[in-house]
Amino acid sequence: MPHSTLQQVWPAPLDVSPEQMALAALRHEIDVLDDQLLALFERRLAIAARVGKAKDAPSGPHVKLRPDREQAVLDRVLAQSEPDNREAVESLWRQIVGWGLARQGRMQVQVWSPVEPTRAFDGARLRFGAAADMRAVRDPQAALKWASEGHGVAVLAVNAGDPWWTGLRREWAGLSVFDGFGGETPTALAVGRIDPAALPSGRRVLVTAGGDAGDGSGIRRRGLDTHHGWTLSLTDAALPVGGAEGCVGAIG
Ligand SMILES: C=C(O[C@@H]1C=C(C(=O)O)C=C[C@H]1O)C(=O)O
Repeated sequence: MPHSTLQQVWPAPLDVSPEQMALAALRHEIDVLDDQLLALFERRLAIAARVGKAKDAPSGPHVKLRPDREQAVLDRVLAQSEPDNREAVESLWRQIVGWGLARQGRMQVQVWSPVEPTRAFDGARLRFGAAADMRAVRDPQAALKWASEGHGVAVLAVNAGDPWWTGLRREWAGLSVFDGFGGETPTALAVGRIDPAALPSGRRVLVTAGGDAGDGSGIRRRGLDTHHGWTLSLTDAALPVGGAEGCVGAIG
């Protein structure tokens, strides 16, 4: 049989080395996968838009973001992924979920981080993805007011010269901390008008009176910042958000 199928696809087979053939075959395989990924991604976007409409029904003045659901989505795919791929999978799924959320309204993020501006900004970008409309702001109090009105979320640095977090127990009781950036000891926290039922599980954020020595409650805490007898800290204790213990949110 003088003519193979390959000859029809690549007209001059004698000039093509086996290496080039192998490369072309691999690239073709990638094109086929891209077609499938695209079709799946577009289907996922359409479903996320429908979830958004379903969520409209009983909603109060909360942002659409559901940190608990995002945590479950991420945990599920990471548990199935190869260990070597986890970093890539996590960052890709953050993008995917960010665009899913954007189908329900583009996420607005205000970032205040005067000491290390790029650090908080980079953390927020990784967390919310390219879909988020992020801007750096100069006034943490104005960002909190804006977030409390449900316009978007604020990412605010701790230990940066403004103890904005003391207000989470008083004037900004409608806001919850729902994420932290900067590793085990976060250097910035994400705050928003999140449905309390949608907060992530895991470490709780506390604002308590009593300074570093603790308030006598016996709860193990890791301090993040102090100001005039108030302490911002993390705990593994499963405290209720908004309860008497001063829990102002959870960061997973
Ligand atoms: C799709 C939803 O809305 C948002 C988008 C998500 C996603 O794309 O997976 C997950 C949680 C929400 O922040 C949802 O609430 O399920």
